[in-house]
Amino acid sequence: MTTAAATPLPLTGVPRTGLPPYAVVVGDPARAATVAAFLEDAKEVAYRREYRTFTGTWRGLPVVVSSHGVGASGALLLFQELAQAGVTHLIRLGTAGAIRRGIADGDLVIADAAVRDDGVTQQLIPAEYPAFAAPEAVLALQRTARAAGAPHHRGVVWTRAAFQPGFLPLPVEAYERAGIAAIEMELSALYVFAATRGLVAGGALVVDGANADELVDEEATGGYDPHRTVVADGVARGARITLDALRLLATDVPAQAG
Ligand SMILES: O=P(O)(O)O[C@H]1O[C@H](CO)[C@@H](O)[C@H]1O
Ligand SMILES: O=c1cc[nH]c(=O)[nH]1
Repeated sequence: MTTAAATPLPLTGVPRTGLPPYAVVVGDPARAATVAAFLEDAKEVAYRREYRTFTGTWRGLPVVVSSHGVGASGALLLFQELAQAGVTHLIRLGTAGAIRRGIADGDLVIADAAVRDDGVTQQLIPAEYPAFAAPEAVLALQRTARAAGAPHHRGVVWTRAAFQPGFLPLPVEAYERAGIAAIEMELSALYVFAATRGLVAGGALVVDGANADELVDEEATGGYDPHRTVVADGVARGARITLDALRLLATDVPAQAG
């Protein structure tokens, strides 16, 4: 007979307790497997819906790797269950479209903060509340990206619920002029979630093209294609950088959580 304590958490299927405190979270379940392939003793511990979770060890540090799917609303459910199961440090290794000039495909954008256009956190806490990374996570990512010799940039990113525009105007031009680095769909929710619960969060985004808004004209652009070698190489580089950053957080920079 299954005891309540042995029952996995309902949405993601992760064990109720006992996950390592350090997690890499990614959008794509296939990317979770890609990152897990870098670990020693990688083990898939759950796969429900878009949520695929592995545990393993990176250079002596036990870690979790989980996917959260596309969109902040579903991603929050993963963050919630990971935290419930023992995770205190989360770095999102995502993909993003570049907005700021000088950021190339495959480069890493380390996000200091995110514009809260995620479509869900507005229902949780007033819009004036900021979405910011833990400074120690940003510095750890910057340090490991530098050490890896990886092209990287720091900046504010735009987390937007709508992948592509519809019939209403969006403030793309204003954000371009304001120097926003890149656009993606989940990071502001992670930052708000972590900051309001005393957890440590950061984000490293691999650029997979220009903001998808500019790719609406498929005939002119060839469409949106994140499945290129330059992106896969960026993800592989980003995975090591992210895992190394978690290791730094676990060793050099003492945990701030709690
Ligand atoms: O590649 P991931 O991590 O999913 O990140 C980006 O890619 C998806 C859009 O295609 C959104 O989830 C966006 O945030
Ligand atoms: O959310 C995303 C991800 C990649 N490119 C974009 O334009 N948006």
